[in-house]
Formats: sequence, structure tokens, C-alpha cells
Amino acid sequence: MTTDDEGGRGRLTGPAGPDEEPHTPAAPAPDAPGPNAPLPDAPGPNAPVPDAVTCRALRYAFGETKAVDGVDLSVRTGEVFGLLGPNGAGKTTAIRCITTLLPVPAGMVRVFGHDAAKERMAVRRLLGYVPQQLSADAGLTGRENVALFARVFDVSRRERAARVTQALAAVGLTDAAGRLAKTYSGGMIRRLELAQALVSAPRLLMLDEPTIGLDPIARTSVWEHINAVRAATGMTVLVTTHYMDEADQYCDRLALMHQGRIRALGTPDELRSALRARRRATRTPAAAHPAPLTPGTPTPAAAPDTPATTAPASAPPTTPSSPPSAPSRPSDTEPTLEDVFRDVAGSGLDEQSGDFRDVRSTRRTANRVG
Ligand SMILES: Nc1ncnc2c1ncn2[C@@H]1O[C@H](COP(=O)(O)OP(=O)(O)OP(=O)(O)O)[C@@H](O)[C@H]1O
Repeated sequence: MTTDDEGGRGRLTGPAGPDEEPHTPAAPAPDAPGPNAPLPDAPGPNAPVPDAVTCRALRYAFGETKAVDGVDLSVRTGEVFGLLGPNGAGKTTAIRCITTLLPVPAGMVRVFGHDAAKERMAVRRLLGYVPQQLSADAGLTGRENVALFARVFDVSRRERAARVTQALAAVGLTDAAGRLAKTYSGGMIRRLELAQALVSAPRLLMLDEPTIGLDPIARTSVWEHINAVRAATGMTVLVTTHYMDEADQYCDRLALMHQGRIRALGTPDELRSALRARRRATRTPAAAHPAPLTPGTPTPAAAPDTPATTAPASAPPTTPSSPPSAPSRPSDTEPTLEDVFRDVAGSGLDEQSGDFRDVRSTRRTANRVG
């Protein structure tokens, strides 16, 4: 992730960048619910609930750099979906296409059925976005920061004060609401930004690295508040993260992204058990010398609901002819998500992940909240 001076990657409510249409505040929803109110009823008992997000063959390039290179994924309504990947994987670019901050030059993106290329304002009204870069104003109090977002999002004047109070309470900042944001800790700033995004009662909350640079206690606190709001509202959450432990603990489903592509998709348990199966397969006599990882081969671990997505597969699946009897070795232990990532992303992950721009931007973000 980078800051605004590096390619117009501004916040959803901020000034339009070179690739953005000017942001007209969303039309007021006269009876819009507060951040903790239940979501409006579905159209009818038998009406299909559209997925919160659908991407099909999404591509985005910065010049020669294919930041997003054919992404297919569906985020189901009500789930916490994690987009996991190293620096430069393409997570932020994909998120920004979904938020409409970047155009969709190739492929298709829908948010609750609305086409992000053709119905940008309809999409923006449905989502709250917390970018990596600072979106709170240090010179304003917590309450003023959230009130500013309420105005930008056209929360009706009648409702504004109550909504701001609710949003601050939802993130545990009631007592600190009158203090200037510059006196907040990193964790409090992140929670303030969460309140800013929640004040418009979004159906989809998108968070780009919400806990980067925070200490473990602040990280837990941010997640607890996200989960509490989700439990109260049924809101869908799409989050990007580098942290495998957080992804494992807090996300219902994950997409593992590397070099612009989704390499695997599923629940944390599904991803781990698929790796266990691949490891078992490679321990058969026929696979004593497993084939090298081959990019582009579909694998059972790869995105069960995204058939077009491919992932580097290890050896072709075979049926074990005898029970494994090899002595304990690292691959016999319960695989972690990091093991899964290394398996599907292939060797050289560390060397291939992120260039100078990506590392610099991550450090900047960490510094500003640290
Ligand atoms: N404005 C830009 N101009 C040129 N290249 C860019 C720009 N923004 C991103 N990129 C490149 O696009 C690729 C994907 O970057 P992106 O920020 O989407 O990845 P990411 O997974 O979000 O990384 P991070 O975790 O560091 O935020 C990287 O190679 C990055 O250097």
C-alpha cells in the first residue's frame, strides 16, 4: 500500500484522484439505520440474496505491472472474508477496484448485485472503507472526525448526532470522543477510522490492513470491535491482511493472493486439510520424487467456488498404497496457514514478494499508527 502521493490511492471519501470521478456525497437515506441496527429486510423470502462481492476475471495494471491478474472471487453476504497475501500481491488494488476508487478496466465487479463499473454511486452507498493510509484528522477531536464523515456521507441532519454517538460507542471511544485525535494511540486511531466508516451504516465494510503496526493488544481490540458490530448488524466484512494468525482466527473464508492471482480459497480448515491431503499424496512411493511445483495446474485446494482460478499444484493426487510410516518430519505436523501459502505460492515467496514501493508503504503505515 502506498500513500496518496503514489498513484492517487486516496480514501473513498477524500478528494478525487486522477483516476477517480469527483465524489458526490451519497443521497441521504431518510430512515437509514444506525451502525448497530439490523440490516434492512431482504426483498422477499424466496428472493436470492446476492453475494456481497463478486469479481470475475478482474484485471488491473499499472503500466507493465499486472497488479491484479485475473481474479475470481465471491464474498458471501454476512461473512468475514480475508484477502491474504504478501507485500505487492495485489490486495489493495483489488480492494480499490471493488470500492470504485479505481476503474474496472477488464473483468467484472459486482457489489450486492450492482456493477462497480456502471453504478459507482450505488456501490459507494453500500460500503464503508478504511484505507491503510491515515483517514482521521489529527487536529480534530474523535467526535468531530466521525461527524465529518457523517456529513460527507449525507447522514441526515436529524440523525447525525445519534449516529456519531453510536459509531463512537461501537468502537469503545465514547470517553475519548472529546480529545484531539493527535493524542490517540495507534489502536485508538484505527478504531476511530472504523467509526468513521461505520457512521454511514454500510452493508459491506472493507478494511485494508486494519491492524498493521499495532501491538497485539490493540490488534485484538480492533478485531473485537469489528466482530461486535458485525454480530449486531449482519454486516459483511472484507479485510486484507499480512497476518496469517489473524486471518485464521477471525475470517470465515480466505483467499490467498500472490502476484495478482488468487492461489487458493476456502475456510482456514479447508485450506489446511487440502494441504494435508497433498502431503499425504506426495508421500506415496509413486511420489517419492514429487514433481516440482507447476504454476497453472488446478489443485483441489484452489478456490472451490472459483473454478477459473488455478494454483500451483504439488504432485498430482494419488491414492496412498500403504499407510504412511515415515518418521515424524515437518510435513507430518499440523500445517499452518503459512505452510499452505508457501505450498500454493511456490518456492521463492520471500524473494518474489513486493518491491521497494510496497515495503516502503507498509513501513509508512506501520509508523503512523505505531
Ligand atoms: N500507483 C502505483 N503505481 C505503480 N505501481 C503500483 C501502484 N500501486 C501499486 N503498484 C504495484 O502493483 C502491485 C500490487 O500492489 P498492491 O498495493 O495492490 O499490493 P498489496 O498486496 O496491497 O501490497 P501491500 O500489502 O504492500 O499493500 C505491486 O507490484 C505494486 O508495486
